[in-house]
Amino acid sequence: MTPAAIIGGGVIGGGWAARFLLNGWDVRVFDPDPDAKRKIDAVLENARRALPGLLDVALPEEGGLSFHDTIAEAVTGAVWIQESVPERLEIKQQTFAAIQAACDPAAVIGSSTSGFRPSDLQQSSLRPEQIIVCHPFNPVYLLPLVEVVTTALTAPEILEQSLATLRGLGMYPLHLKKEIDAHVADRLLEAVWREALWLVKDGIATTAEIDDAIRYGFGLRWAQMGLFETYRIAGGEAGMKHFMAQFGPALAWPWTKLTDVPEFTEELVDLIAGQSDAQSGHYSIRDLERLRDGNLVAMMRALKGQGWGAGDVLAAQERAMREGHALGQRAADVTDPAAPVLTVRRAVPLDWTDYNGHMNEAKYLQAFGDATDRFMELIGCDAEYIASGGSYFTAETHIRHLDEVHAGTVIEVHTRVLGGGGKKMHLWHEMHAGARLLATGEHFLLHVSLDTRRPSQPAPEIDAALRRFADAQAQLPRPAGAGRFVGAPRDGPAGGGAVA
Ligand SMILES: NC(=O)C1=CN([C@@H]2O[C@H](COP(=O)(O)OP(=O)(O)OC[C@H]3O[C@@H](n4cnc5c(N)ncnc54)[C@H](O)[C@@H]3O)[C@@H](O)[C@H]2O)C=CC1
Ligand SMILES: C[N+](C)(C)CC(=O)CC(=O)[O-]
Repeated sequence: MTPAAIIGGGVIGGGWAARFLLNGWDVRVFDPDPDAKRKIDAVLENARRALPGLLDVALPEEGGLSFHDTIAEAVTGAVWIQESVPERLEIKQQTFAAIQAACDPAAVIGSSTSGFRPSDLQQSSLRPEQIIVCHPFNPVYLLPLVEVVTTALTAPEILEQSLATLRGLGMYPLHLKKEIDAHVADRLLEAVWREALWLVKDGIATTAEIDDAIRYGFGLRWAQMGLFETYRIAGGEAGMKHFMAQFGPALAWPWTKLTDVPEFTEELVDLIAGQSDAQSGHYSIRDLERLRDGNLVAMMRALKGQGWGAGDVLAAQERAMREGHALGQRAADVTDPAAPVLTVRRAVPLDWTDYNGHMNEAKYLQAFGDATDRFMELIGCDAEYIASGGSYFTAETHIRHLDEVHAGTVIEVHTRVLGGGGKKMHLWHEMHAGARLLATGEHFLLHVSLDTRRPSQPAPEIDAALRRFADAQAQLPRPAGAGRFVGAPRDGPAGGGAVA
């Protein structure tokens, strides 16, 4: 597998390690802290719980993680080197010198720096053209944004390679062509952070009240539209110009202190830390991370359904992962129509589990519904065909729940055609986790006209594709459980006894 080197394995280096590993890269870490392995393992545990279920396609097999005693050993053979050492320019420059003494000159060296300009990092380096800023956001394994900042010295192939690699990791590289201290996103974050420190210091609001002001209101707006698009809507039908005319004068009013920064005294630190302890001290950091991850996964998956913002990045990653995979095939590509067809291969996401700590019963139907959608697409009943007015409606479903499954487990659904042709399609889905049979789903569907909402004949090519599978699979033994109904044995004279 392709190797990446992570230099500095703290909060951010650990997040990068997880992002690379879970996307199938081998990861080689250098960090002088003897506790680094334990910390990275803890981040990885949470990443494994959250990231795979973000997508509706299973990620590649996880890469291998190794720890190395020197930078030279870690970077040898790596095609991507991510520096995530403390935010001190001299430490970063010394680190680049050690990296460049041993690494491949064609490798990308990305720096996670929150604030240094790439020209600061490139200064006095052996090959400045190789070093760029790749500033991620915590948690790196979930959030797609990476600010990529380059200089005139940056080699075009390094930039090109970095953008392609980051996209391949399911990230959204925002290439900033002009360098500035703290890039773009941290400038915005810093402005809000400074204002918030004043509000606490002046006793206007507590840390908890400020967090509520963000998360119950504009934080949700920002998550899916950002600032300007949101304010455009706030201008009503008259739009952005009206919004600016209405709120423009406020810029001259004392609504913020911004550059007037409160003195960073021990008293201010104690005040903030004390309020923050009262607000969240009853959770461990790992508990908070899991709560955060669950929220992010649910929001980003909702956005994926809308094909919007951060969700669009996930949708693009899924499309790319399906290309050249059985899950992206068309019927004509299938060489053995007698074999059950792989229609779902995905991890169970966090938001599919329930109060019993396992995948909720409704999600079994969701997975089988997805399998049916995929099979329809395979035989040609795709978005274009549906837009032309034909589709299938499900008329009857029978699910047998045979075994439980937990968040993060990869499940596969294989689909058989028990009968098909004309208006009718009779499908049999089997859901497995490895060798374990979790559930079966038997579904009867009718082809319909979306104009009349009545059963209708499918297009001849769909009929032919369906019959090809039905005829080839008619030779297979009938699956155990097909045609079953809920037949519980009854006890007692009135037939109302306990279910066995
Ligand atoms: N924490 C955050 O929210 C974010 C931080 N960043 C940036 O990421 C970088 C790292 O920050 P964090 O991970 O937060 O810091 P951290 O303190 O959690 O991790 C730094 C790691 O670097 C290791 N280290 C120290 N000296 C080293 C050396 N000479 N060679 C290799 N490793 C060394 C430490 O042992 C530690 O594990 C900084 O540049 C920071 O600005 C970027 C985005 C967000
Ligand atoms: C606080 N910070 C400047 C280190 C924040 C970042 O750089 C990005 C983030 O994840 O918020």
